[in-house]
Amino acid sequence: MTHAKDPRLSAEQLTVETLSAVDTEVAVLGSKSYTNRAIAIASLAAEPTRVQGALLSDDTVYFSRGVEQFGHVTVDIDHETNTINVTPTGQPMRAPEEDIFVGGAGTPLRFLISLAGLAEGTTTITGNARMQERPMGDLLAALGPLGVEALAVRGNGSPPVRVTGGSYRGGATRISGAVSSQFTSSLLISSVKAEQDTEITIVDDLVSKPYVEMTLASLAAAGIRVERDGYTKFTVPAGQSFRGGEVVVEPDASGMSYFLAAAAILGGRVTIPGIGSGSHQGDVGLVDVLVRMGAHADVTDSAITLKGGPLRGIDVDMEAMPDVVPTLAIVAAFADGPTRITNIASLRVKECDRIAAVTTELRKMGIEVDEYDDAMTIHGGTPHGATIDTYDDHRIAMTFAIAGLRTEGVVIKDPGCVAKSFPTFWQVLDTLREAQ
Ligand SMILES: O=C(O)C1=C[C@@H](OP(=O)(O)O)[C@@H](O)[C@H](O)C1
Ligand SMILES: C=C(OP(=O)(O)O)C(=O)O
Repeated sequence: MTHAKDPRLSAEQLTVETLSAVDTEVAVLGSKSYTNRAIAIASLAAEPTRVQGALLSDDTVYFSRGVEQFGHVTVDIDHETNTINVTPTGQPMRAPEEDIFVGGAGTPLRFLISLAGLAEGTTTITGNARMQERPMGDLLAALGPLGVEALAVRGNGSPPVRVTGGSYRGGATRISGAVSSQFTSSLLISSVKAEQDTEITIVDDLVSKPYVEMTLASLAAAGIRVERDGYTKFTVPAGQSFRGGEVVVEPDASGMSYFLAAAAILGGRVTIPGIGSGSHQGDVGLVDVLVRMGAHADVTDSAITLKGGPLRGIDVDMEAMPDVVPTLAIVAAFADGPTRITNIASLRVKECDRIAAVTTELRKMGIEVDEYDDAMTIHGGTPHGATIDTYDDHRIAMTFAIAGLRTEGVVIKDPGCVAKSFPTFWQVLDTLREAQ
């Protein structure tokens, strides 16, 4: 599925051309996570919602089509204006006869599992081959005590999953925080429509905490109150109504990371307008990490500017920002000394095993990497060109494209996989070249 008329999205491979220092402003597409939250929340509102600045990409289009299959809303996507309009049809939520297919969209699949708990009947949700390996078991188990029967069809905790809804009672449940924060976010959103109050106890330390903050911020913006005890217990009072209306999505911090990395390794400066110090997106934290490595930053409430400088390796815990670990790894490959990236076990269950992928591909470029179960150490040096396998993983493609701006001979296989979260990535990368 592609949305932009960029022939590179269907190319077998693409050679990245090198650049010298950059000095430009880059317009990044809307946040994937906020767009997904807006779609889920809008689908439960009694009034229409207009989501502006939305990310229109494979993931958000799959999610929109998936939500529509319940029959209670229509979701119109306007590619000209980057707007998603969600309108109630007046019909109740009903399990669709056809399976819901979401490709490789993890967050949408996890959100749809709990949403299906609100739909009368049995919904089957599935995705592509990698999606059928990604973990859902904790979420399926947590729905049981709330009155929703949810199971993995093959009994392996992964999609396809079958959810029998219509009796989302609420009450008390427990969920592990160790594998994915998306389980907690999913429960928080759908439990608003449970018959009774829902108390969600998080067992094990919660990973990717900023994403739960984003969920709570999106819920609050829709008029929903959630009580909390840190990251250990959330109570969602029943009987609340989601507000519709206008939602404005800020630029995507993970998408931004590639252009900050470009400034860090090429020198010069890149400014990203529309996102700043007030953002709840955890991936904005990469700015501080790059500053610790030697870059300079100017963060206001409406823009982020990153300026390159001599880079040195650091030790950094990246549990709160898993999606920008590949980006950081690339910057580390050009830094002086080792960079130890810790607490990143969740990377092994993303679109690919990202610890293994980054290790393998950086080694191809002549960079020494020590790989651990939940960490990696990148020994900075002078990477050389290589043909990069991207494992159908948008972040591996975008990350190594940035290395190719500095290193001759970087060839990215399957450049179209960026369409998962950033279908205009190659066009936006062109704007760096045009600005030289
Ligand atoms: O809730 C979200 O929007 C997301 C949560 C994160 O997943 P985990 O909580 O599984 O780390 C992140 O990797 C993903 O891209 C988006
Ligand atoms: C992990 C990601 O997405 P998801 O879990 O939503 O598939 C990502 O976009 O990097």
